[in-house]
Formats: sequence, C-alpha cells, structure tokens
Amino acid sequence: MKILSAEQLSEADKETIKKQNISSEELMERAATLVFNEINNRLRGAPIPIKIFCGIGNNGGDGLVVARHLIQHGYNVTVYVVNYSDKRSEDFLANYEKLKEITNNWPQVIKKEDDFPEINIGDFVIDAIFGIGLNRPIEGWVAKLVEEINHSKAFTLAVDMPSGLFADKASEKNSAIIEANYTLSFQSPKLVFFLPETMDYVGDLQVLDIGLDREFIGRIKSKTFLIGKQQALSLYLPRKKNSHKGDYGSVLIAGGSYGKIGSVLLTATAALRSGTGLCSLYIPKCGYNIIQTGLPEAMVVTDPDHEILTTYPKDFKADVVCFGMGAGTSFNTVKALKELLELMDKPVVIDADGLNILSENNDLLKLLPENSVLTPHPGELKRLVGAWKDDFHKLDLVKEFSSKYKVIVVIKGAHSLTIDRDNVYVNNTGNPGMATAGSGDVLSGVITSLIGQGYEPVNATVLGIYLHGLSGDISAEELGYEGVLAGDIAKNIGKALSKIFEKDATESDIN
Ligand SMILES: NC(=O)C1=CN([C@@H]2O[C@H](COP(=O)(O)OP(=O)(O)OC[C@H]3O[C@@H](n4cnc5c(N)ncnc54)[C@H](O)[C@@H]3O)[C@@H](O)[C@H]2O)[C@@H](O)CC1
Ligand SMILES: Nc1ncnc2c1ncn2[C@@H]1O[C@H](COP(=O)(O)OP(=O)(O)O)[C@@H](O)[C@H]1O
Ligand SMILES: [K+]
Repeated sequence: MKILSAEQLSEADKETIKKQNISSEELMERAATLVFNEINNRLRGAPIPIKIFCGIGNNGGDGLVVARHLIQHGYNVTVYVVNYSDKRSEDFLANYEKLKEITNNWPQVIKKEDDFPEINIGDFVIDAIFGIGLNRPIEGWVAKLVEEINHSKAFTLAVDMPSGLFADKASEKNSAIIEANYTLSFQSPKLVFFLPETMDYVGDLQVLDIGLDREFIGRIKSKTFLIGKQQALSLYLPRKKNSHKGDYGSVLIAGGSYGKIGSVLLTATAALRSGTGLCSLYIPKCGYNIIQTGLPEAMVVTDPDHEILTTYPKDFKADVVCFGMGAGTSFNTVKALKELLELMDKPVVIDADGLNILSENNDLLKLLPENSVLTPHPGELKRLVGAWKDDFHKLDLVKEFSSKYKVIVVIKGAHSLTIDRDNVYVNNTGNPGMATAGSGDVLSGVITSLIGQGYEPVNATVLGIYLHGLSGDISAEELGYEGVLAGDIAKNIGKALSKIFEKDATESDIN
C-alpha cells in the first residue's frame, strides 16, 4: 500500500470531488460517517460521556459530522469548538449549522484556558482538532488543552491523525501532540505513524477507505510503501514440483567467535527454515562441535583459528554469503571481511560486527557488491551514517548512503524500514516479544536465504522482514511476549510463510 504525503492526499481529495461529481461536504460526510460507524460498532449505545473537540478546519468538520450522527443515535455527546482562529472552513460552517438543527445542546466554544471543560478518565474523547492541515506546532492555550486531554487519561480517539503530528515531517521536541489510544485515519496511513519518535502517539491504527479515486491514487508516484499481506504474497516465488535442493540456493554464513557461536547457529537455522537448499557455515574451530550437534542439516567449514575468523575460504562456492554475527572486530576478522568483499561480485548480507567493521574501516564500503544488504539496528546505524537530528533526517542520511554505495539498508525497529535508494518500505509485522537477543541474527538468515533462492535483494529484504515479524507474532501467540526466544522466531518462519496464503489470516486493519 502506498503511503501518501499530506499534499498527495489533498490532491486526491480534490480529484475525487471532481471525478465523482460530489461536493467536498459530501466527501466529508462519507469519511466522517465511516468514523461514526466504527465508534457505534464498538460502543453499541453505551451511555458514556463522549466529548468531541473540533478544530475549525476540515478535521473539525469531520468531528461535527460524527457528533451529529452520534447525537441522532442517542449518545451522550458534548461538542467543543476549539476556536484557535476565526477562519472557519466552509465545510465546518455547513456542518455547524446542520448540528445546530438537530440538537438544542449547541457546541461550546473554547477561546481560552478558562473555557476548558473538565475531562474525566471515564470520558470518551474524540480528537478532531487538527488533521493533515497542521502546518506549525500547536501553541498557546490550544497546546494546554492538548496537555489537559493527555493528562486526563480518558480514552482518546483521533480522527485522521492525532492533533499536533505532521503527516510527513518531524515534530519539534516537547511539542503538544494528542496521545491517542486509537487513530482512525483516512485512505492512507501517514509515514509518521511508523517512525520511532512519533508512533507512540497513534495507539491502535485503522485506516478507512473513504473511496478516493482509485485511478488517481494508482497514478500518484509514491516512494514510500507499507508492506502488508498482499504485498508479501505478490513477492513470493512459488516452488516448482519438479525441483531439488540445488534449486534453492547454497548459502554461506560466516561469523561467530569464542562465546558467540550461538549467533551463527540462529542465522543458519533461520536460513534453512526459510527454504535454503544448502546451508554452510564458516566459523572459528571452537564452534565446530556446537554447530554439527545443534544443526545437523548444516555443513561446516572452519577457519584456521580456534576463536575468531582470520581469513575467508576463497575456493568456497556460494550463491550468497552473510557475514558478521558474533564475529567481533579483531584486526584479522577485518582482514577476513576484506578478503570476502574483494572476492565477491554478487550481493552479500552484512550484519552486526560486519557492520561495525565497515563503520571503522570506511575504505571497505566501496568494495560492497551492488545491491548488498546491510541490516543495522539503530546503534550500528549511527556508527555507519553518523548521528541524526530526528527520524526524517535519519531517513535522508540512509537514502544518501544507499545511493552512494548502491546498497540496501534496513533500519531495524518496531517498524523496520527497508531503504533502497529513495524508496522506503515500511514493515508492519512484529511485536515487542522480538526485543530479545539474537532476533536480528534470525532476520539476516531469512534475508540471506531468500537471496539464495533467487529473490531480488530488495524483495528478499522486504519479504524477509515481513516473514520475520509474522513469525515473531506467531511465536508471541504461542508463548507470550516475554516467552519468545530468537530460536522460536527462526523455527516458526515456515508457519509464517504458510500464513500469508491463509484467507482468514488475522491481520491488522491496515494490511
Ligand atoms: N475534502 C477534503 O479535503 C476532506 C478532508 N478531510 C479532513 O480534513 C482534514 C484536513 O483539513 P484542513 O486542511 O482544513 O486542515 P486541518 O483541519 O487539519 O487544520 C485547519 C487549519 O488550521 C490552520 N493551522 C495549521 N496549523 C495550525 C496551528 N498550529 N495553529 C493554528 N492553526 C493552524 C491551517 O491553516 C489549517 O488549514 C483532514 O485531516 C481530514 O480530517 C476529510 O473530511 C475527508 C475529506
Ligand atoms: N518492539 C518490536 N516490535 C517489532 N519488532 C521488533 C521489536 N523489537 C525488536 N524487533 C525486531 O527484532 C530484531 C532485533 O534485532 P537486533 O537488535 O539486531 O537484535 P540482536 O542483535 O540481538 O540479534 C529486529 O529485526 C527488530 O525489528
Ligand atoms: K485529529
């Protein structure tokens, strides 16, 4: 699914109005009625106090439409107009009149702090103050009202976006932003919903299809995508009945050091569980018995050294090599990575200490084969591209790095991002149970395996991250967040793959 900018969404609104020959007020009615339906389905007539805070633009207009429907269905509703300016939008005004026609309980206008109502923990708050039209941080008494709403701990539902968030740029530190429990967003999720500095404001997310013109949206050039089940399915390469292990890639996983052999064991297990035909490991001698016992399906080649990697086996023929987990950054291990990079003309996957070596030895970066995949977590990323001011600056730095070295970079996190030059693919599977040692090693195994099976590196990365997260979700369902081990994520990759073919797979509403 494309992630659209605020500007693209406004254009889509205008184009829809023209093509469907409707007024903007009718589009607002359509969008806000969907919000009402969702609320009504959940509240089922419950008499709890509903407090709707409406701005004076179109987001506020949505709030007024929702209020009208809720009142007509007998809900206990109070509407507050957050009168931050006198420039009320036309559709706001039209709906203000419509609301006054159906109730004697007219909206209360807030113009200063003294006008704030009491907000209690048991209230149901609807935030329709600002949507995609926000163009500067919320200030003054409106900022205080936002703080008051947050402070109340009342359940808060944001219409389109939590007020105070920009759709596609970073917020200043300490800005006033609604901390929503639930966000009902129109047509396209916004990029900020998935970035670490802003995702916590969104709560649970649901995207409503408000029927904006499909043909126009299809034509919009977006370089940012949310990866859901449909996209994952479209990337999958089916297996031929008439095939053998030689058709599914020979991978080599190089890494490990004394005390860190478990990392490569996890990577190799994940590679085999993702469908690799032949999996070999290149490890220091101390890991030989561990791997041969722990993973009999894998083959092992050992380095001359007992404890670390010191060289690269030049004669080994592999379709794809993954380097770095548990490897350390000793002088001779740097030499081993250099030998690998000088030899390889096919994409490699570099993780963990492989990335730390690259950060400390920048001259190696230009040796990376085109379309190699780097999988840093934020700490490793900072060492690689330098510090960033905010999430959007981070994206710029990584896009620049990806273009300069012609590589694919993963920014791991709660919503991992795949950056391929200017394109950004946002992952939407996974859970906090995956914040456990070794889960990153598993991810590199999945990606390496898919490249070995013939997937384009960017597709292997996007699909690999999706499956890794889905496997984490399956593991958490079985074991609870705290009970998940990285090994469980590796073990369940096959189940994750099967799940993308299930018609009734339990998926979040935005997939
Ligand atoms: N036809 C349409 O355009 C539709 C619009 N919809 C709603 O309209 C929203 C966008 O509406 P608007 O463009 O009116 O924008 P908003 O309602 O988000 O904001 C209203 C206006 O406030 C002003 N403003 C921005 N930042 C401010 C600040 N910090 N302090 C004070 N004033 C500030 C701006 O001039 C802005 O246009 C969407 O998020 C969505 O909720 C939906 O009804 C769907 C259809
Ligand atoms: N809260 C979370 N939600 C979703 N995925 C997560 C979460 N925490 C961690 N992960 C995933 O787990 C992996 C952790 O990788 P990493 O930090 O490299 O761990 P390690 O170095 O221990 O292997 C990443 O793929 C990341 O996206
Ligand atoms: K809002």
